[in-house]
Amino acid sequence: MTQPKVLISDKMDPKAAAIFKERGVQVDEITGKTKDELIAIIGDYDGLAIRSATKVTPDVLAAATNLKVVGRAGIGVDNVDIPEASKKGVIVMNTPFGNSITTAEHAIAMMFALARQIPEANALTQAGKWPKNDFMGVELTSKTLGLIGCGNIGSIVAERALGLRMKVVAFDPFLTPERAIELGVEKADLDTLLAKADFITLHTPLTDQTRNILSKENLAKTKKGVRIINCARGGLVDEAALKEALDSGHVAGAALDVFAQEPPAADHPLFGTPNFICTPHLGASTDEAQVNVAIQVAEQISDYLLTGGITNALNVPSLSAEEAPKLRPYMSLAEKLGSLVGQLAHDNLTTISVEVEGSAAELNIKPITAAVLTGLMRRYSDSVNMVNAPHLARERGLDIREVRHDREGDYHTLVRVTVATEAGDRSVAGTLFGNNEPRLVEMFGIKVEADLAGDMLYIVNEDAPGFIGRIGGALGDAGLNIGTFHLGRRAAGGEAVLLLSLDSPMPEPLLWQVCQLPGVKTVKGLKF
Ligand SMILES: NC(=O)c1ccc[n+]([C@@H]2O[C@H](COP(=O)([O-])OP(=O)(O)OC[C@H]3O[C@@H](n4cnc5c(N)ncnc54)[C@H](O)[C@@H]3O)[C@@H](O)[C@H]2O)c1
Ligand SMILES: O=C(O)[C@H](O)COP(=O)(O)O
Repeated sequence: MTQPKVLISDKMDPKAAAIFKERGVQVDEITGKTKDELIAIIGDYDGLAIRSATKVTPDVLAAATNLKVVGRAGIGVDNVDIPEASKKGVIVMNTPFGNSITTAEHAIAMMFALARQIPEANALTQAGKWPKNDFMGVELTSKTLGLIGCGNIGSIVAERALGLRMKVVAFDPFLTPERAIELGVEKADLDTLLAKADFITLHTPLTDQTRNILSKENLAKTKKGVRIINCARGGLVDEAALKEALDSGHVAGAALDVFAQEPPAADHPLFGTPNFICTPHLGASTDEAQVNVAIQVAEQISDYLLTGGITNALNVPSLSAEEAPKLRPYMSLAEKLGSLVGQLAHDNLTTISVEVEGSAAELNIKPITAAVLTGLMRRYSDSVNMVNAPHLARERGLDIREVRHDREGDYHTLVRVTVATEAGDRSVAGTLFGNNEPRLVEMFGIKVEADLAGDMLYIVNEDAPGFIGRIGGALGDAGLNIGTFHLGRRAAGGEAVLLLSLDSPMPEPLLWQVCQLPGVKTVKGLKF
Protein backbone atom coordinates (compact mmCIF):
# COMPACT_ATOMS: atom_id res chain seq x y z
CA MET A 1 0.00 0.00 0.00
CA THR A 2 1.41 3.41 -0.92
CA GLN A 3 1.63 5.89 1.92
CA PRO A 4 -1.42 8.18 1.91
CA LYS A 5 -0.75 11.90 1.74
CA VAL A 6 -2.46 14.60 3.79
CA LEU A 7 -2.41 18.38 3.47
CA ILE A 8 -2.85 20.54 6.58
CA SER A 9 -4.08 23.81 5.08
CA ASP A 10 -4.93 25.86 8.20
CA LYS A 11 -2.91 26.73 11.28
CA MET A 12 -3.03 23.68 13.51
CA ASP A 13 -1.24 22.50 16.63
CA PRO A 14 2.00 20.68 15.64
CA LYS A 15 0.68 17.52 17.31
CA ALA A 16 -1.47 16.90 14.19
CA ALA A 17 1.56 16.66 11.88
CA ALA A 18 3.42 14.56 14.46
CA ILE A 19 0.56 12.04 14.64
CA PHE A 20 0.30 11.75 10.83
CA LYS A 21 4.03 11.00 10.67
CA GLU A 22 3.86 8.48 13.54
CA ARG A 23 0.98 6.67 11.84
CA GLY A 24 2.82 6.44 8.50
CA VAL A 25 0.88 9.16 6.66
CA GLN A 26 2.86 11.68 4.60
CA VAL A 27 1.99 15.20 5.62
CA ASP A 28 2.52 18.68 4.16
CA GLU A 29 1.65 21.78 6.15
CA ILE A 30 0.92 24.62 3.74
CA THR A 31 -1.26 27.32 5.24
CA GLY A 32 -2.60 30.63 3.95
CA LYS A 33 -3.06 29.54 0.33
CA THR A 34 -5.57 31.34 -1.88
CA LYS A 35 -8.34 29.27 -3.46
CA ASP A 36 -6.48 29.06 -6.80
CA GLU A 37 -3.25 28.04 -5.07
CA LEU A 38 -5.13 25.33 -3.19
CA ILE A 39 -6.77 24.11 -6.42
CA ALA A 40 -3.32 23.83 -8.00
CA ILE A 41 -2.02 21.42 -5.33
CA ILE A 42 -5.05 19.60 -3.89
CA GLY A 43 -4.96 16.84 -6.54
CA ASP A 44 -1.90 15.32 -4.81
CA TYR A 45 -3.66 14.60 -1.54
CA ASP A 46 -5.77 11.79 -0.09
CA GLY A 47 -6.71 13.78 2.99
CA LEU A 48 -7.22 17.45 3.89
CA ALA A 49 -7.04 18.71 7.48
CA ILE A 50 -8.60 22.15 7.98
CA ARG A 51 -9.99 24.62 10.51
CA SER A 52 -12.38 27.38 9.41
CA ALA A 53 -10.14 29.36 7.05
CA THR A 54 -9.93 26.87 4.17
CA LYS A 55 -13.09 26.89 2.05
CA VAL A 56 -13.77 23.47 0.55
CA THR A 57 -15.91 24.65 -2.37
CA PRO A 58 -17.16 22.68 -5.41
CA ASP A 59 -14.21 23.89 -7.55
CA VAL A 60 -11.71 22.80 -4.88
CA LEU A 61 -13.43 19.40 -4.71
CA ALA A 62 -13.45 19.10 -8.51
CA ALA A 63 -9.66 19.52 -8.50
CA ALA A 64 -9.25 17.08 -5.59
CA THR A 65 -9.06 13.98 -7.75
CA ASN A 66 -7.48 11.78 -5.06
CA LEU A 67 -9.24 13.21 -2.04
CA LYS A 68 -10.97 10.71 0.26
CA VAL A 69 -11.45 12.63 3.47
CA VAL A 70 -11.74 16.18 4.80
CA GLY A 71 -11.14 16.48 8.55
CA ARG A 72 -12.23 19.65 10.36
CA ALA A 73 -10.18 20.30 13.52
CA GLY A 74 -13.16 21.89 15.23
CA ILE A 75 -16.95 21.80 15.08
CA GLY A 76 -18.49 24.01 12.40
CA VAL A 77 -18.31 22.68 8.85
CA ASP A 78 -20.06 25.55 7.09
CA ASN A 79 -16.80 26.10 5.16
CA VAL A 80 -17.17 22.66 3.52
CA ASP A 81 -19.68 21.96 0.75
CA ILE A 82 -20.88 18.67 2.23
CA PRO A 83 -23.43 17.76 -0.49
CA GLU A 84 -20.73 18.22 -3.14
CA ALA A 85 -18.18 16.23 -1.09
CA SER A 86 -20.77 13.44 -0.69
CA LYS A 87 -21.38 13.34 -4.45
CA LYS A 88 -17.65 12.92 -4.94
CA GLY A 89 -17.44 10.19 -2.30
CA VAL A 90 -15.34 12.31 0.06
CA ILE A 91 -15.97 11.76 3.77
CA VAL A 92 -16.28 14.91 5.88
CA MET A 93 -15.47 14.57 9.58
CA ASN A 94 -15.27 17.02 12.46
CA THR A 95 -14.17 16.84 16.09
CA PRO A 96 -17.45 17.62 17.84
CA PHE A 97 -16.28 17.87 21.46
CA GLY A 98 -12.62 18.95 21.43
CA ASN A 99 -13.25 22.69 21.75
CA SER A 100 -16.67 22.74 23.47
CA ILE A 101 -15.45 23.63 26.99
CA THR A 102 -13.16 26.33 25.64
CA THR A 103 -15.96 27.90 23.58
CA ALA A 104 -18.42 27.74 26.47
CA GLU A 105 -15.81 29.49 28.65
CA HIS A 106 -15.42 32.19 25.99
CA ALA A 107 -19.18 32.82 26.08
CA ILE A 108 -19.06 33.10 29.88
CA ALA A 109 -16.02 35.44 29.61
CA MET A 110 -17.98 37.61 27.15
CA MET A 111 -20.93 37.66 29.57
CA PHE A 112 -18.72 38.94 32.41
CA ALA A 113 -17.01 41.42 30.07
CA LEU A 114 -20.44 42.84 29.11
CA ALA A 115 -21.77 42.87 32.68
CA ARG A 116 -18.80 44.90 33.95
CA GLN A 117 -17.76 46.67 30.69
CA ILE A 118 -14.24 45.38 31.21
CA PRO A 119 -12.85 46.14 27.69
CA GLU A 120 -13.88 49.83 27.76
CA ALA A 121 -12.77 50.29 31.37
CA ASN A 122 -9.43 48.70 30.55
CA ALA A 123 -8.90 50.85 27.44
CA LEU A 124 -9.66 54.13 29.25
CA THR A 125 -7.62 53.26 32.33
CA GLN A 126 -4.58 52.40 30.20
CA ALA A 127 -5.12 55.62 28.27
CA GLY A 128 -4.29 57.49 31.50
CA LYS A 129 -7.87 58.18 32.61
CA TRP A 130 -9.45 57.06 35.87
CA PRO A 131 -13.13 56.72 34.94
CA LYS A 132 -14.22 55.24 38.29
CA ASN A 133 -17.68 56.81 38.17
CA ASP A 134 -18.42 56.03 34.51
CA PHE A 135 -18.83 52.30 34.81
CA MET A 136 -21.71 50.81 36.72
CA GLY A 137 -22.07 47.11 36.07
CA VAL A 138 -24.72 44.50 36.81
CA GLU A 139 -24.45 41.30 38.87
CA LEU A 140 -25.00 37.95 37.20
CA THR A 141 -26.40 36.31 40.33
CA SER A 142 -30.18 35.80 40.06
CA LYS A 143 -30.27 37.06 36.47
CA THR A 144 -31.86 34.94 33.74
CA LEU A 145 -29.68 33.58 30.97
CA GLY A 146 -31.52 32.67 27.77
CA LEU A 147 -29.79 29.89 25.84
CA ILE A 148 -30.66 29.58 22.16
CA GLY A 149 -29.32 26.12 21.37
CA CYS A 150 -28.64 23.67 24.16
CA GLY A 151 -26.36 21.09 22.56
CA ASN A 152 -22.77 20.33 23.58
CA ILE A 153 -21.62 23.92 24.12
CA GLY A 154 -24.99 25.30 25.24
CA SER A 155 -25.28 22.70 27.98
CA ILE A 156 -21.77 23.45 29.28
CA VAL A 157 -22.69 27.16 29.35
CA ALA A 158 -25.85 26.21 31.27
CA GLU A 159 -23.89 24.28 33.91
CA ARG A 160 -21.43 27.17 34.37
CA ALA A 161 -24.24 29.75 34.56
CA LEU A 162 -26.12 27.69 37.16
CA GLY A 163 -22.85 27.61 39.14
CA LEU A 164 -22.92 31.41 39.01
CA ARG A 165 -26.42 31.24 40.56
CA MET A 166 -28.14 32.39 37.37
CA LYS A 167 -31.48 31.02 36.19
CA VAL A 168 -31.28 29.37 32.78
CA VAL A 169 -34.05 29.26 30.17
CA ALA A 170 -33.34 27.25 27.02
CA PHE A 171 -34.91 27.26 23.57
CA ASP A 172 -33.92 24.22 21.55
CA PRO A 173 -36.53 22.16 19.65
CA PHE A 174 -34.38 19.05 20.14
CA LEU A 175 -33.96 19.45 23.90
CA THR A 176 -36.03 16.76 25.62
CA PRO A 177 -37.91 17.62 28.84
CA GLU A 178 -35.86 14.93 30.63
CA ARG A 179 -32.56 16.46 29.51
CA ALA A 180 -33.78 19.93 30.53
CA ILE A 181 -34.56 18.60 34.03
CA GLU A 182 -31.18 16.82 34.19
CA LEU A 183 -29.41 20.07 33.28
CA GLY A 184 -31.56 22.16 35.62
CA VAL A 185 -32.77 24.50 32.87
CA GLU A 186 -36.29 25.63 31.99
CA LYS A 187 -37.26 24.56 28.47
CA ALA A 188 -39.14 27.39 26.78
CA ASP A 189 -40.31 28.57 23.39
CA LEU A 190 -38.38 31.36 21.73
CA ASP A 191 -40.83 34.15 22.59
CA THR A 192 -40.83 33.19 26.28
CA LEU A 193 -37.04 33.18 26.30
CA LEU A 194 -36.87 36.56 24.58
CA ALA A 195 -39.29 38.03 27.11
CA LYS A 196 -37.54 36.60 30.19
CA ALA A 197 -33.80 36.78 29.54
CA ASP A 198 -31.42 39.38 30.97
CA PHE A 199 -28.60 37.83 28.91
CA ILE A 200 -29.03 35.83 25.70
CA THR A 201 -26.32 33.54 24.38
CA LEU A 202 -26.48 31.68 21.07
CA HIS A 203 -25.20 28.13 20.57
CA THR A 204 -26.80 26.76 17.40
CA PRO A 205 -25.32 26.04 13.99
CA LEU A 206 -26.22 28.45 11.18
CA THR A 207 -29.09 26.85 9.24
CA ASP A 208 -32.08 28.10 7.28
CA GLN A 209 -34.04 27.97 10.56
CA THR A 210 -31.46 29.78 12.70
CA ARG A 211 -30.29 32.46 10.24
CA ASN A 212 -31.19 35.83 11.80
CA ILE A 213 -32.89 34.09 14.71
CA LEU A 214 -32.22 37.37 16.51
CA SER A 215 -33.87 39.43 13.78
CA LYS A 216 -35.08 43.03 14.18
CA GLU A 217 -38.51 41.64 15.07
CA ASN A 218 -37.17 39.20 17.68
CA LEU A 219 -34.79 41.79 19.16
CA ALA A 220 -37.86 43.96 19.71
CA LYS A 221 -39.37 41.14 21.81
CA THR A 222 -36.43 41.11 24.21
CA LYS A 223 -36.43 42.76 27.64
CA LYS A 224 -35.14 46.35 27.65
CA GLY A 225 -31.54 46.23 28.87
CA VAL A 226 -30.86 42.72 27.56
CA ARG A 227 -27.24 41.78 26.77
CA ILE A 228 -26.46 39.47 23.84
CA ILE A 229 -23.55 37.11 23.26
CA ASN A 230 -22.81 35.20 20.05
CA CYS A 231 -19.91 32.76 20.12
CA ALA A 232 -21.56 30.35 17.66
CA ARG A 233 -21.88 31.53 14.08
CA GLY A 234 -22.12 34.88 12.31
CA GLY A 235 -25.53 35.32 10.71
CA LEU A 236 -27.52 34.20 13.77
CA VAL A 237 -27.92 37.86 14.79
CA ASP A 238 -29.02 40.54 12.33
CA GLU A 239 -26.03 42.88 12.69
CA ALA A 240 -27.81 45.99 11.34
CA ALA A 241 -30.76 45.45 13.70
CA LEU A 242 -28.34 44.89 16.59
CA LYS A 243 -26.62 48.20 15.83
CA GLU A 244 -30.00 50.01 15.94
CA ALA A 245 -30.99 48.29 19.19
CA LEU A 246 -27.66 49.22 20.82
CA ASP A 247 -27.95 52.82 19.62
CA SER A 248 -31.50 53.10 20.97
CA GLY A 249 -30.41 51.61 24.30
CA HIS A 250 -32.93 48.74 24.08
CA VAL A 251 -30.00 46.32 24.05
CA ALA A 252 -27.59 47.26 26.83
CA GLY A 253 -24.61 45.36 25.44
CA ALA A 254 -23.57 42.88 22.79
CA ALA A 255 -20.53 40.66 22.43
CA LEU A 256 -19.75 38.96 19.12
CA ASP A 257 -16.99 36.44 18.52
CA VAL A 258 -18.35 35.69 15.06
CA PHE A 259 -19.58 37.82 12.16
CA ALA A 260 -21.75 37.27 9.10
CA GLN A 261 -18.70 38.05 7.00
CA GLU A 262 -15.27 37.14 8.38
CA PRO A 263 -13.12 39.07 8.69
CA PRO A 264 -15.61 41.95 8.88
CA ALA A 265 -14.94 45.15 6.92
CA ALA A 266 -12.77 47.66 8.80
CA ASP A 267 -15.71 50.10 8.81
CA HIS A 268 -18.25 47.59 10.12
CA PRO A 269 -21.19 49.62 11.52
CA LEU A 270 -20.94 47.94 14.92
CA PHE A 271 -17.30 48.96 15.43
CA GLY A 272 -17.07 51.84 17.88
CA THR A 273 -20.68 51.44 19.08
CA PRO A 274 -20.82 51.97 22.86
CA ASN A 275 -21.35 48.70 24.79
CA PHE A 276 -20.35 46.61 21.81
CA ILE A 277 -17.36 44.26 22.22
CA CYS A 278 -15.93 41.66 19.93
CA THR A 279 -13.16 39.12 19.41
CA PRO A 280 -11.85 37.73 16.12
CA HIS A 281 -13.48 34.24 16.19
CA LEU A 282 -11.43 33.17 19.21
CA GLY A 283 -14.02 30.82 20.73
CA ALA A 284 -11.87 27.73 20.14
CA SER A 285 -8.51 29.39 20.67
CA THR A 286 -6.98 27.88 23.77
CA ASP A 287 -3.92 25.65 24.00
CA GLU A 288 -6.05 22.84 25.38
CA ALA A 289 -8.75 22.95 22.71
CA GLN A 290 -6.28 23.24 19.84
CA VAL A 291 -4.28 20.27 21.10
CA ASN A 292 -7.52 18.26 21.48
CA VAL A 293 -8.85 18.98 18.01
CA ALA A 294 -5.45 18.56 16.32
CA ILE A 295 -4.91 15.14 17.88
CA GLN A 296 -8.47 14.02 17.15
CA VAL A 297 -8.50 15.12 13.53
CA ALA A 298 -5.13 13.53 12.80
CA GLU A 299 -6.17 10.23 14.44
CA GLN A 300 -9.53 10.21 12.61
CA ILE A 301 -8.05 10.99 9.18
CA SER A 302 -5.24 8.43 9.68
CA ASP A 303 -7.73 5.76 10.83
CA TYR A 304 -9.83 6.27 7.74
CA LEU A 305 -6.94 6.34 5.27
CA LEU A 306 -5.11 3.42 6.85
CA THR A 307 -7.87 1.13 8.19
CA GLY A 308 -11.21 2.39 6.86
CA GLY A 309 -12.37 3.21 10.44
CA ILE A 310 -14.87 6.08 10.44
CA THR A 311 -15.36 8.42 13.41
CA ASN A 312 -17.42 11.61 13.57
CA ALA A 313 -18.27 11.58 9.88
CA LEU A 314 -21.05 13.95 8.84
CA ASN A 315 -21.98 12.37 5.53
CA VAL A 316 -21.65 8.64 6.19
CA PRO A 317 -22.66 6.45 9.14
CA SER A 318 -19.88 6.19 11.70
CA LEU A 319 -18.35 2.85 12.56
CA SER A 320 -17.17 2.78 16.14
CA ALA A 321 -14.10 0.77 17.14
CA GLU A 322 -16.43 -1.82 18.78
CA GLU A 323 -18.90 -1.96 15.87
CA ALA A 324 -16.36 -2.02 13.05
CA PRO A 325 -15.09 -5.61 13.46
CA LYS A 326 -18.66 -6.96 13.88
CA LEU A 327 -20.02 -5.00 10.93
CA ARG A 328 -17.16 -5.57 8.50
CA PRO A 329 -18.28 -9.10 7.32
CA TYR A 330 -21.87 -7.85 7.09
CA MET A 331 -20.80 -4.94 4.92
CA SER A 332 -18.93 -7.31 2.65
CA LEU A 333 -22.07 -9.53 2.44
CA ALA A 334 -24.30 -6.47 1.91
CA GLU A 335 -22.10 -5.09 -0.87
CA LYS A 336 -22.15 -8.47 -2.65
CA LEU A 337 -25.95 -8.72 -2.36
CA GLY A 338 -26.34 -5.15 -3.63
CA SER A 339 -23.98 -5.89 -6.50
CA LEU A 340 -25.91 -9.10 -7.33
CA VAL A 341 -29.28 -7.34 -7.58
CA GLY A 342 -27.60 -4.45 -9.41
CA GLN A 343 -26.19 -6.83 -12.03
CA LEU A 344 -29.35 -8.88 -12.41
CA ALA A 345 -32.27 -6.51 -11.99
CA HIS A 346 -33.28 -4.45 -14.99
CA ASP A 347 -33.25 -0.68 -15.02
CA ASN A 348 -36.02 1.52 -13.57
CA LEU A 349 -35.64 0.28 -10.03
CA THR A 350 -38.01 2.25 -7.87
CA THR A 351 -37.49 0.85 -4.39
CA ILE A 352 -34.80 -1.05 -2.57
CA SER A 353 -35.38 -2.54 0.83
CA VAL A 354 -32.77 -3.90 3.17
CA GLU A 355 -34.11 -6.30 5.79
CA VAL A 356 -32.11 -7.76 8.64
CA GLU A 357 -33.01 -10.55 11.03
CA GLY A 358 -31.31 -12.69 13.67
CA SER A 359 -27.93 -11.33 14.86
CA ALA A 360 -27.91 -8.77 12.03
CA ALA A 361 -30.99 -7.13 13.56
CA GLU A 362 -28.95 -6.19 16.63
CA LEU A 363 -26.46 -4.16 14.58
CA ASN A 364 -26.42 -0.62 13.24
CA ILE A 365 -28.30 -1.04 9.94
CA LYS A 366 -27.09 2.23 8.34
CA PRO A 367 -23.61 1.01 7.30
CA ILE A 368 -25.22 -2.24 6.02
CA THR A 369 -27.62 -0.24 3.84
CA ALA A 370 -24.80 2.03 2.63
CA ALA A 371 -22.83 -1.09 1.64
CA VAL A 372 -25.85 -2.58 -0.24
CA LEU A 373 -26.22 0.70 -2.14
CA THR A 374 -22.48 0.76 -2.90
CA GLY A 375 -22.77 -2.68 -4.51
CA LEU A 376 -25.96 -1.69 -6.34
CA MET A 377 -24.66 1.62 -7.69
CA ARG A 378 -21.33 0.20 -8.84
CA ARG A 379 -22.96 -0.63 -12.16
CA TYR A 380 -23.32 3.11 -12.78
CA SER A 381 -19.97 4.37 -11.55
CA ASP A 382 -16.57 2.96 -10.65
CA SER A 383 -15.94 5.72 -8.15
CA VAL A 384 -18.91 4.81 -5.99
CA ASN A 385 -18.33 4.26 -2.28
CA MET A 386 -20.28 4.28 1.00
CA VAL A 387 -20.34 8.09 0.99
CA ASN A 388 -21.75 8.81 -2.44
CA ALA A 389 -23.80 5.60 -2.99
CA PRO A 390 -26.84 6.72 -0.92
CA HIS A 391 -26.71 10.10 -2.64
CA LEU A 392 -26.47 8.55 -6.13
CA ALA A 393 -29.33 6.17 -5.31
CA ARG A 394 -31.58 9.02 -4.16
CA GLU A 395 -30.58 11.09 -7.19
CA ARG A 396 -31.96 8.25 -9.33
CA GLY A 397 -35.23 8.46 -7.42
CA LEU A 398 -34.71 5.19 -5.54
CA ASP A 399 -36.79 4.87 -2.41
CA ILE A 400 -34.62 3.25 0.28
CA ARG A 401 -36.27 1.24 3.05
CA GLU A 402 -34.76 -0.45 6.07
CA VAL A 403 -36.55 -3.16 8.02
CA ARG A 404 -35.37 -4.88 11.18
CA HIS A 405 -37.20 -8.15 11.93
CA ASP A 406 -37.50 -9.36 15.47
CA ARG A 407 -38.06 -13.01 14.52
CA GLU A 408 -36.20 -16.31 14.35
CA GLY A 409 -35.53 -17.48 10.79
CA ASP A 410 -33.74 -20.46 9.22
CA TYR A 411 -30.38 -18.73 9.67
CA HIS A 412 -28.74 -17.28 12.79
CA THR A 413 -28.32 -14.06 10.84
CA LEU A 414 -29.74 -12.86 7.54
CA VAL A 415 -29.60 -9.83 5.27
CA ARG A 416 -32.23 -9.65 2.55
CA VAL A 417 -32.18 -7.15 -0.32
CA THR A 418 -35.32 -6.66 -2.39
CA VAL A 419 -35.68 -4.37 -5.36
CA ALA A 420 -38.95 -3.42 -6.97
CA THR A 421 -38.65 -3.74 -10.75
CA GLU A 422 -41.13 -3.45 -13.59
CA ALA A 423 -41.23 -7.29 -13.59
CA GLY A 424 -42.10 -7.38 -9.87
CA ASP A 425 -40.06 -7.68 -6.67
CA ARG A 426 -36.67 -9.42 -6.91
CA SER A 427 -35.13 -10.56 -3.67
CA VAL A 428 -31.79 -12.08 -2.67
CA ALA A 429 -30.64 -13.03 0.81
CA GLY A 430 -27.37 -13.97 2.44
CA THR A 431 -25.92 -15.06 5.73
CA LEU A 432 -22.50 -15.34 7.35
CA PHE A 433 -20.93 -18.77 7.74
CA GLY A 434 -18.75 -19.06 10.83
CA ASN A 435 -19.82 -15.48 11.60
CA ASN A 436 -17.61 -13.95 8.93
CA GLU A 437 -17.90 -15.69 5.57
CA PRO A 438 -20.58 -14.10 3.35
CA ARG A 439 -22.83 -16.65 1.57
CA LEU A 440 -25.76 -16.16 -0.74
CA VAL A 441 -28.56 -18.44 0.52
CA GLU A 442 -31.58 -17.41 -1.49
CA MET A 443 -32.11 -15.96 -4.89
CA PHE A 444 -35.49 -14.90 -6.27
CA GLY A 445 -37.24 -17.32 -3.92
CA ILE A 446 -34.96 -20.29 -4.72
CA LYS A 447 -32.61 -21.67 -2.06
CA VAL A 448 -28.99 -21.74 -3.22
CA GLU A 449 -25.72 -21.65 -1.38
CA ALA A 450 -22.94 -19.74 -3.05
CA ASP A 451 -19.92 -17.63 -2.34
CA LEU A 452 -20.21 -14.50 -4.49
CA ALA A 453 -16.63 -13.89 -5.63
CA GLY A 454 -14.67 -13.22 -8.83
CA ASP A 455 -16.17 -14.12 -12.22
CA MET A 456 -19.43 -16.03 -12.12
CA LEU A 457 -22.05 -17.33 -14.48
CA TYR A 458 -25.75 -17.15 -13.64
CA ILE A 459 -28.18 -19.36 -15.48
CA VAL A 460 -31.92 -19.88 -15.08
CA ASN A 461 -33.12 -23.02 -16.81
CA GLU A 462 -35.82 -25.68 -16.76
CA ASP A 463 -34.67 -28.49 -14.50
CA ALA A 464 -34.15 -31.45 -16.89
CA PRO A 465 -31.82 -34.47 -17.03
CA GLY A 466 -28.50 -33.91 -18.83
CA PHE A 467 -28.47 -30.12 -18.47
CA ILE A 468 -25.49 -29.92 -16.12
CA GLY A 469 -23.47 -32.14 -18.45
CA ARG A 470 -24.28 -29.92 -21.41
CA ILE A 471 -23.18 -26.74 -19.59
CA GLY A 472 -19.98 -28.39 -18.32
CA GLY A 473 -19.29 -29.59 -21.85
CA ALA A 474 -19.85 -26.18 -23.45
CA LEU A 475 -17.55 -24.41 -21.01
CA GLY A 476 -14.95 -27.19 -21.10
CA ASP A 477 -14.86 -27.12 -24.94
CA ALA A 478 -14.17 -23.37 -24.71
CA GLY A 479 -11.30 -24.00 -22.26
CA LEU A 480 -13.12 -22.31 -19.38
CA ASN A 481 -12.52 -23.87 -15.98
CA ILE A 482 -15.36 -24.07 -13.45
CA GLY A 483 -14.28 -23.40 -9.85
CA THR A 484 -17.51 -24.07 -7.94
CA PHE A 485 -20.95 -25.14 -8.94
CA HIS A 486 -24.14 -24.19 -7.05
CA LEU A 487 -27.58 -25.36 -8.00
CA GLY A 488 -30.99 -24.49 -6.57
CA ARG A 489 -34.47 -25.25 -7.84
CA ARG A 490 -38.05 -24.45 -6.93
CA ALA A 491 -39.19 -28.05 -7.35
CA ALA A 492 -37.99 -31.14 -9.25
CA GLY A 493 -38.58 -30.42 -12.92
CA GLY A 494 -39.32 -26.73 -12.19
CA GLU A 495 -37.23 -23.61 -12.61
CA ALA A 496 -33.61 -24.00 -11.53
CA VAL A 497 -30.87 -21.47 -10.80
CA LEU A 498 -27.25 -22.28 -11.49
CA LEU A 499 -24.36 -20.20 -10.19
CA LEU A 500 -20.91 -21.17 -11.38
CA SER A 501 -17.67 -19.56 -10.35
CA LEU A 502 -15.22 -19.35 -13.23
CA ASP A 503 -11.45 -19.05 -13.31
CA SER A 504 -11.70 -16.40 -16.05
CA PRO A 505 -14.39 -14.06 -17.40
CA MET A 506 -17.05 -15.52 -19.65
CA PRO A 507 -16.47 -14.41 -23.27
CA GLU A 508 -19.50 -12.83 -24.95
CA PRO A 509 -19.81 -15.46 -27.79
CA LEU A 510 -19.84 -18.25 -25.20
CA LEU A 511 -22.66 -16.53 -23.31
CA TRP A 512 -24.65 -16.51 -26.52
CA GLN A 513 -23.81 -20.19 -27.13
CA VAL A 514 -25.00 -21.16 -23.61
CA CYS A 515 -28.16 -19.17 -24.24
CA GLN A 516 -28.97 -21.47 -27.18
CA LEU A 517 -28.83 -24.66 -25.05
CA PRO A 518 -32.23 -26.33 -24.67
CA GLY A 519 -34.11 -25.32 -21.49
CA VAL A 520 -32.02 -22.17 -20.84
CA LYS A 521 -34.14 -19.12 -19.94
CA THR A 522 -31.54 -16.57 -18.79
CA VAL A 523 -27.73 -16.37 -18.87
CA LYS A 524 -25.60 -13.62 -17.41
CA GLY A 525 -21.93 -13.22 -16.60
CA LEU A 526 -21.40 -11.68 -13.14
CA LYS A 527 -18.38 -10.09 -11.49
CA PHE A 528 -17.76 -9.55 -7.75
N1 LIG B 1 -16.73 30.67 18.14
C1 LIG B 1 -16.10 29.56 17.96
O1 LIG B 1 -14.90 29.55 17.76
C2 LIG B 1 -16.84 28.27 18.00
C3 LIG B 1 -16.20 27.15 18.54
C4 LIG B 1 -16.89 25.94 18.57
C5 LIG B 1 -18.17 25.85 18.05
N2 LIG B 1 -18.75 26.94 17.50
C6 LIG B 1 -20.10 26.89 16.99
O2 LIG B 1 -21.01 26.77 18.08
C7 LIG B 1 -22.23 26.18 17.60
C8 LIG B 1 -22.72 25.14 18.58
O3 LIG B 1 -21.82 24.09 18.68
P1 LIG B 1 -22.20 22.77 19.52
O4 LIG B 1 -20.99 21.94 19.55
O5 LIG B 1 -22.87 23.10 20.78
O6 LIG B 1 -23.25 22.11 18.53
P2 LIG B 1 -24.36 21.03 18.90
O7 LIG B 1 -24.77 20.41 17.62
O8 LIG B 1 -23.92 20.15 20.01
O9 LIG B 1 -25.56 21.92 19.44
C9 LIG B 1 -26.32 22.75 18.62
C10 LIG B 1 -27.72 22.79 19.21
O10 LIG B 1 -28.49 23.70 18.44
C11 LIG B 1 -29.81 23.19 18.43
N3 LIG B 1 -30.58 23.77 17.35
C12 LIG B 1 -30.57 23.43 16.04
N4 LIG B 1 -31.46 24.16 15.37
C13 LIG B 1 -32.05 24.99 16.28
C14 LIG B 1 -33.03 25.98 16.17
N5 LIG B 1 -33.61 26.25 15.00
N6 LIG B 1 -33.37 26.64 17.29
C15 LIG B 1 -32.80 26.37 18.48
N7 LIG B 1 -31.86 25.41 18.64
C16 LIG B 1 -31.49 24.73 17.54
C17 LIG B 1 -29.61 21.71 18.26
O11 LIG B 1 -30.75 20.98 18.67
C18 LIG B 1 -28.42 21.45 19.16
O12 LIG B 1 -28.83 21.04 20.45
C19 LIG B 1 -21.88 25.64 16.21
O13 LIG B 1 -22.38 26.52 15.25
C20 LIG B 1 -20.39 25.66 16.15
O14 LIG B 1 -19.90 25.79 14.86
C21 LIG B 1 -18.12 28.16 17.47
O1 LIG C 1 -16.67 25.60 14.76
C1 LIG C 1 -15.61 25.70 15.39
O2 LIG C 1 -15.00 24.72 15.84
C2 LIG C 1 -15.10 27.05 15.67
O3 LIG C 1 -15.73 28.00 14.91
C3 LIG C 1 -13.62 27.17 15.67
O4 LIG C 1 -13.10 27.63 14.45
P1 LIG C 1 -11.52 27.74 14.26
O5 LIG C 1 -10.97 26.37 14.27
O6 LIG C 1 -11.31 28.43 12.97
O7 LIG C 1 -11.00 28.54 15.41
